[in-house]
Amino acid sequence: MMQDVNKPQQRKRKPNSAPDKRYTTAAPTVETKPAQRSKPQAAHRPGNKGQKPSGSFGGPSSAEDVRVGDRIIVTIKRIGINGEGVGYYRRKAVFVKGALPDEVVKAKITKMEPGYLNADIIELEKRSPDRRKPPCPVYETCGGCQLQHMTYEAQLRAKEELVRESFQRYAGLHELPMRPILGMSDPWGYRNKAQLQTGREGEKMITGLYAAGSHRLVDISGCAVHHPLVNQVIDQVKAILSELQIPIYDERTREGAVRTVVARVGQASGNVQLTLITATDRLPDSRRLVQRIRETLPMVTTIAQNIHKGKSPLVFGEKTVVLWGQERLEETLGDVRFSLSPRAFFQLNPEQTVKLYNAVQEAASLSGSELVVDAYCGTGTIGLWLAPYAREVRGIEIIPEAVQDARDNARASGIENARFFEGRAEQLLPEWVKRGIRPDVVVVDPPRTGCERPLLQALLQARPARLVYVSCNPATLAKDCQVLLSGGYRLEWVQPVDMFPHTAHVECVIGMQRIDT
Ligand SMILES: C[S@@+](CC[C@H](N)C(=O)[O-])C[C@H]1O[C@@H](n2cnc3c(N)ncnc32)[C@H](O)[C@@H]1O
Repeated sequence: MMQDVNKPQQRKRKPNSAPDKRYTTAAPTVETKPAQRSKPQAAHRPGNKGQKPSGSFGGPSSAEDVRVGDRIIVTIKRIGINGEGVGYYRRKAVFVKGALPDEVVKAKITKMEPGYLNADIIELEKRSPDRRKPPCPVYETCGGCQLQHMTYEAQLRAKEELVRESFQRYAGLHELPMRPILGMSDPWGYRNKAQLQTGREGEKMITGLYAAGSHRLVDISGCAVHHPLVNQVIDQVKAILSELQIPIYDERTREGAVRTVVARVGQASGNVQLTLITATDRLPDSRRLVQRIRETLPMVTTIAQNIHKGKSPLVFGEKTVVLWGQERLEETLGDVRFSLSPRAFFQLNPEQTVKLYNAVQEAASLSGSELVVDAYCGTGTIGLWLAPYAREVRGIEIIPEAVQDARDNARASGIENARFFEGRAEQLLPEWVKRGIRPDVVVVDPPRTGCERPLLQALLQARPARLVYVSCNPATLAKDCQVLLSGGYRLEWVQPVDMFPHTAHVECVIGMQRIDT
């Protein structure tokens, strides 16, 4: 079915011909823009009861009258947060995977929820000029990218629209001070790390990702968004594992050793850190394995084994052993040096990270006299980026290893005015404020769920002159922004950054200023 979508449209309905009786078309009046609907939030809250619709143009009288399996015609209005096309059927949002804005699709309902419908494309009635053949051969099955069927320019427009719409919907801001999204001039080969599960396709060993919503492994050799060196290392390691007949892990029988292959490239050096994650303490034939990798892949500077025996969904286990080479991979962003252990988190798109951090620096507007708090600091990257321009930086991070990495990274770059604290941002910041430690600038970069309420309250109590919010989820960003707007802050600007071209993700930096400073 999905292949049809990329073929040229075969059958067009003439403007005045009789409608296809198998399809139910929503009356044009109910396909209003989200901002005009009386209860727009319902579409985004699957658990909520949507407003009872009032369709009256013949056929079913409301969206409640259709069933799973029914065919409908939907005009797509925009791209949703997961990359699907979003249209409306009798005031109810319809999420159509693979559909693009302005397309008219014949679709079959696959799921009905109180606030929305899911539907699959059967045929394109009207095709978008932004539609293109996805360059990657496994795009339809892999699940890693969601927007390869769209030109890159259209992806950028859709992401800007997603941000604009989120601020309208969740912060009530209709005039958004948004800057044009920062995209990439070459949006391919940007991802510095691949983390692929091992498996078998018949006799052949494969490394890949699970297809979206399933447990079926899709071989993704030659992924177009991975850095070419990462692809080269993964392919060669796969060949060597097969050649030496090193047993790969079988989830069903719980036998075998190698479960995941991780390759990370240092963009500045071209060196690659290779980690084999095993379900066993011993990596069979490791001596010959190391020797063969060294012979064939001179760019590999670390060969490590990480042991993950349990069933936990986390990719890495607790213990890592370096089998050969350097303990850490050296990486540089701007003037800041990073020294990354195999488990350390690091941004996946270094080129765009520099643009993101430059936007953070601009929003922070530092003169050298400020105390900056980097809440949710991870391995300290943002704090270290800002430290040369501040009096002092204090980072807060919940994961102890990341805090250690942040301290090591500060040392590696010779930065002495940055300190990193282990703890919950929503606990530590209020404690500091009580003790009279008042930041001038606070940067928050929380997980997708946004900031915890107590942290937002602590920010309003601490009253820093400037707030910088970095977010990978425009919806939670806009909701938190509204709390800050009503607590005495002004939104200066919103800067979207395309950190992950061809996926539905969009990162944003917003700069906020206290009104009374
Ligand atoms: C989106 S990452 C940001 C990392 C970092 N700013 C960077 O650019 O690499 C969010 C970080 O917040 C941490 N985190 C999650 N909840 C936290 C909390 N309540 N307090 C402090 N850190 C938290 C996570 O472990 C993660 O490292």
